[in-house]
Amino acid sequence: MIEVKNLSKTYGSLNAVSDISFSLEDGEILGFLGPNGAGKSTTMNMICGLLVPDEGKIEINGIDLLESPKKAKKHIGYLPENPPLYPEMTVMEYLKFCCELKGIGKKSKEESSRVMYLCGIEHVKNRLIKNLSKGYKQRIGIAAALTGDPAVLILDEPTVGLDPKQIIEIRNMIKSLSKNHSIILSSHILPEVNALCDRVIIMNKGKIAAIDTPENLSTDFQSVSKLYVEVEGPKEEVLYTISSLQGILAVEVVKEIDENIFGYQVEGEKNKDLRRPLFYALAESRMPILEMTVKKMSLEDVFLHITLNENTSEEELNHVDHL
Ligand SMILES: Nc1ncnc2c1ncn2[C@@H]1O[C@H](COP(=O)(O)OP(=O)(O)OP(=O)(O)O)[C@@H](O)[C@H]1O
Repeated sequence: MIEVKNLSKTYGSLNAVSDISFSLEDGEILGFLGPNGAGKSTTMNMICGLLVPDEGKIEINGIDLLESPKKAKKHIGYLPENPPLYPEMTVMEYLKFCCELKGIGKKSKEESSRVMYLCGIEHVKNRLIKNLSKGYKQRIGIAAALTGDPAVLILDEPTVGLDPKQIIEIRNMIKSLSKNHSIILSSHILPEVNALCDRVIIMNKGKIAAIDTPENLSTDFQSVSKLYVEVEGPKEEVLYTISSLQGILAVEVVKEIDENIFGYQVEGEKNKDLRRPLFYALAESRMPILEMTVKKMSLEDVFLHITLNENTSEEELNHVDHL
């Protein structure tokens, strides 16, 4: 749906975006993550045709954005972080105005009704925008991006400033819109990206530091496999039994639950599944496992690993480790 090849943009001597390439597949939700100043907005602005790259190529639905900007831009709907709404207009007036800007002409009323239906805002169509909640304003911004039925939606921080109920509603809406649209979503809320996105791009200092599914990112950046187990039995014996197993790198008591029940953190070689050997060894010694959890790296851990390793001093890293 979108092909970005060797895209670069400088502001004076600053390389805001350096030689990045990626694609957006049909029906995919692609998350854009990165610390402030990583180059996310610059990249999104180039894809939306609002900023001209110094180098590189952007194809949208097979159309070269730089060669045929007007044609290519018809396939993109953009929700900026602060949608430019006109507070004195009613919802219907504003959406008809957006349709007219996109050259929809005679069918503007029909198209406005269609996008209002998709965003669940028909019942407020005659209300002034200024009197609506932030959640509704965000829906109007998304409805405006949907006018003209673009194949791609680019959503910049779509849930910022919303209350928890509104956040869930907007997330559900994004998920259902992905059935008919490919979506690029930038967000600082990592659990949101984890829950919504099929793939994630982590940008750092103008470059793509990682691109994969949230699941694969968690596995790839994990340097060891980790487990938490609660076992009933004499502590020293449990520690001995676990540490004697092949592939175990470390084991320590992290919780005292009862006189004879402790929680242990077990670390093993990367990509090694420790669950079965642990189960059999402890069962053989008649020390029952009462709970066992595989500890995975969260998207937040991966994000911090990538961005902090390159951006911060050893001292700051130690501080984060202890948070
Ligand atoms: N118009 C501009 N003129 C000069 N420098 C700019 C301009 N716009 C952005 N920059 C710089 O380019 C770099 C990338 O900025 P960009 O806004 O793309 O990052 P971002 O990842 O979107 O950050 P944020 O999450 O804070 O929005 C930053 O160092 C920023 O200060």
